[in-house]
Amino acid sequence: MSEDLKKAAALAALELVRPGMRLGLGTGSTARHFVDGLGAKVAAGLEVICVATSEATQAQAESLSIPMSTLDETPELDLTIDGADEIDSALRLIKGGGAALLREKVVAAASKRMIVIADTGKQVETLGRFPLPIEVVPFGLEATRRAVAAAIASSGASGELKLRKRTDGATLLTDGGHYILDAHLGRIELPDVLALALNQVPGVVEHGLFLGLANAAFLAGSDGVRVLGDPAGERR
Ligand SMILES: O=C[C@H](O)[C@H](O)[C@H](O)COP(=O)(O)O
Repeated sequence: MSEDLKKAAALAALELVRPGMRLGLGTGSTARHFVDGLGAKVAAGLEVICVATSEATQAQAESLSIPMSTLDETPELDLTIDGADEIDSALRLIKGGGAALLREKVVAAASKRMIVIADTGKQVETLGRFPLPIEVVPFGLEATRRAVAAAIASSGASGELKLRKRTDGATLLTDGGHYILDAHLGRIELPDVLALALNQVPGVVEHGLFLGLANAAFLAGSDGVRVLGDPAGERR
């Protein structure tokens, strides 16, 4: 996805921001454009308070002097803007390509609204082409890997589980100090069933299926930004 499309989606979402809002700031190359745009608005006098979904976004926001908080100080947010790795027509997502899924899900769940920003290439008919990130604790990795494989099989899916590595070959550690198993499933026919099965595995901290969390998506393509869902609708 070109930087222009990422930026177009991010700027469309920026229009939803109102003075006084409590915002969740997503992670990744698309969310980065949103944070840049927000920084410009803050510099121009916009007052908001934000919670970041990763150390990387926290650092970016601080560098732009965006007022930051935590979910301990600000446990309820008005709006979270975040990218996604895949999105289907029911606004179900795969997230975690940047390893931030755990904090992203906690922040999204604490928000009245979650808006996804992406290019149209992220939209799929069936989730699963993008490997599903599953965050696990390092303790008991092999036992957890086997239990995860069994959970995946029980949902009717199948595919290889790969422990995520950094570019230097070391095992990747998330901001929370956990590992990520990437599940190469190809197709996830029953995301709800798989999510439930993964949630029951001891050792699994979180997975990248975001179900019932996104209210809308701004999808940028060569012909402009298309809106999926209702950006004004609240989950609760
Ligand atoms: O862990 C990372 C996040 O879920 C990202 O929001 C997701 O990977 C999309 O990132 P990008 O905008 O760079 O494609």
